[in-house]
Amino acid sequence: MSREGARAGPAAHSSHVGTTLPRSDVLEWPDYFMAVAVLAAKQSRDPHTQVGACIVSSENRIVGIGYNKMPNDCTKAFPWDKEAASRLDTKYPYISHAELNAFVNKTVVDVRGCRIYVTLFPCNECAKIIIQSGIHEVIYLLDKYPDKDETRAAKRLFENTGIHCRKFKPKNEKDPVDFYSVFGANQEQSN
Ligand SMILES: O=c1ccn([C@H]2C[C@H](O)[C@@H](COP(=O)(O)O)O2)c(=O)[nH]1
Repeated sequence: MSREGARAGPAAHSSHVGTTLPRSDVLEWPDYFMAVAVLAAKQSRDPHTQVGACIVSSENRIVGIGYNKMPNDCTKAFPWDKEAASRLDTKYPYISHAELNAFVNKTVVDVRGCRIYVTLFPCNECAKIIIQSGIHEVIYLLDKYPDKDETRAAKRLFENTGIHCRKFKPKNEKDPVDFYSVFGANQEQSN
């Protein structure tokens, strides 16, 4: 039974003021931050891969949120194609990545010592932004393109600069948030 609205018994009186217990099944911080990144990803208009990023301070404050999108005022003028005769006719040279947008949207001057929750392992360009901004930890949901040069270069950059990179593991065993919904079915990885 949900404890929402439950009444505190005699034992609870010793640790709670009043007779109504607070809800206890809230998200743990890491699950909350990754859920925010997943929610941000759902705003992306990229028809193939939606990415979300959430920058969090050492005091567990969210200081920047972003998702992959075309630059402002460019949504209609640029293609969403993955392939074309020329790379200039694909989305890749134009799309602004989730990590960059989270950094651009930051609410604080300095993100040194922050960590970033991302739904996709960062590419090399985003790795450079992460390193240059002083973010010290990357928590990613899915390493979708481990064999791409962009991912391999990002890993080299992170290894070289001592930036801790780890795969997100939900704290709540029951996993009340469908984190992988942003990637469609069967995308969960063990690495
Ligand atoms: O670090 C990254 C890497 C990629 N993205 C964005 C850029 C694109 O919109 C998609 C990748 O598209 P695919 O069709 O899967 O190649 O992800 C990002 O935001 N951050």
